[in-house]
Amino acid sequence: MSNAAKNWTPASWRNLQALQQPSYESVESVERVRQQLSAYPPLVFAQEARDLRRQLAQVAEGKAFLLQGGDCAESFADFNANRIRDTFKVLLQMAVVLTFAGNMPVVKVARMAGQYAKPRSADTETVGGVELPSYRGDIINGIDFTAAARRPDPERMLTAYNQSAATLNLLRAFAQGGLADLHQVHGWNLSFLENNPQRENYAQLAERLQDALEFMAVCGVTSENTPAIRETVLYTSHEALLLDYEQALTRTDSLTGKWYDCSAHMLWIGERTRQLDGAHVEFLSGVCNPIGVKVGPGMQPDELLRLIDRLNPANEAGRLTLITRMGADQLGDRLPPLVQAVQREGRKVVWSADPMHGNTVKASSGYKTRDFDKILREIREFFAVHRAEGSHPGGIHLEMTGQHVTECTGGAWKISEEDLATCYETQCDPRLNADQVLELAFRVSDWLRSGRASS
Ligand SMILES: O=C[C@H](O)[C@H](O)COP(=O)(O)O
Ligand SMILES: C=C(OP(=O)(O)O)C(=O)O
Ligand SMILES: [Mn+2]
Repeated sequence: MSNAAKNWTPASWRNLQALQQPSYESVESVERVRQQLSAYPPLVFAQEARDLRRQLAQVAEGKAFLLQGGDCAESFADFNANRIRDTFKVLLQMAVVLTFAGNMPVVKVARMAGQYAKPRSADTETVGGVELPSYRGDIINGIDFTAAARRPDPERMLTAYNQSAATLNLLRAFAQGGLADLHQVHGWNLSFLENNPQRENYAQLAERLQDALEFMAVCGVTSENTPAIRETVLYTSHEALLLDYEQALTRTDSLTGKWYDCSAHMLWIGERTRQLDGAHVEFLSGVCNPIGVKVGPGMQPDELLRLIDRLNPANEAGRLTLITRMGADQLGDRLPPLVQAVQREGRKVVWSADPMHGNTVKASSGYKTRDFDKILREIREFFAVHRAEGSHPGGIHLEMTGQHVTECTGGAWKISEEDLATCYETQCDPRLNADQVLELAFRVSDWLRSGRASS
């Protein structure tokens, strides 16, 4: 499972150009924070990252489906148990729908417990004639539009570490402590889904699940004797953008002697930092976690193959997930040549669809938004292309929340551009709300099950 070139070290990225990094005022304070973080315990255990790799290998082979989702950017200010619980629940509800209705095991990966660094299109933001550095995520600077808040502060890396640790702790407790017991799904339906337009669909599915559980209980398979019914595993992930932080959390695994970035189970490289000769590709090429790379509409087949070979030279299934984010209008043209090249060259990858980042628009009110129908259309076309090419549409990657926000237009509640102001809370990009993601899960499960993408 080694991916590292001979001269790779956790610091070798420093010899290359690292885009989207903050300009800290004091090099000494960054170094001090880095030293401190390097001495802290890892957030995840390498063996867990290997387990996820094995499960992603099943996805690459067409035997499972990847569900990855969470906030665009986690927030220091909105850090509380209810938010973590609600995102956890909605991810699990989606997973139940996809597993049961889609008839496919679902690998669950949260964009949580570390998703704090944001790449930005512009370095500065101007409001009322005042120009300040852009907000780059809470691990780097503050969201308030003041010069003090926007100054990059390395101490924020310590807060991000602590908040990630607390979030992960609660996620593990929810996953193993009973909240994820399949018998609970019925209860969630009653309280959490009040007013949800998918309530009826979900209630029917929960009834069928209940029947299945009762049948299994009669056969002697219960929560008490079967962890698979009582517990779940939710892995964590984030964009490996802030390399000082990622380097500090990179450790050798005592069991295998290999390097792992222990800030999360899975890390990905963003669309803006995936240059073949860049620092981010160098850094992630050497850690043994499962990794992802975003693939935008400008990616060429040759470039993709070179990137795959750089990041997964041993061509191991489960190591690399290609997260396409082309936009609903472009995917039908851009994706087929990439899938054909990967198929022709026999590269083993997971293909996942991010239907969010290629479909962002600015509403007349100024809010960034994304339309539910366009999001669905990108996923539907993603399925159609993969089916046509004989390749597995392996997963979806969503910006979503368990809160009832109004950030993306459309869905069963028909959120309009005028409604966006009602509850627009995101730190960066617009997220699907709890109702919208559940509706989406039902649609995707139909496509998964039918093997067709015609509706
Ligand atoms: O989450 C992704 C990026 O950080 C985000 O889409 C960038 O948004 P911007 O174009 O407003 O900078
Ligand atoms: C920055 C992101 O996406 P991309 O790199 O695809 O723009 C993201 O996933 O938040
Ligand atoms: Mn985003």
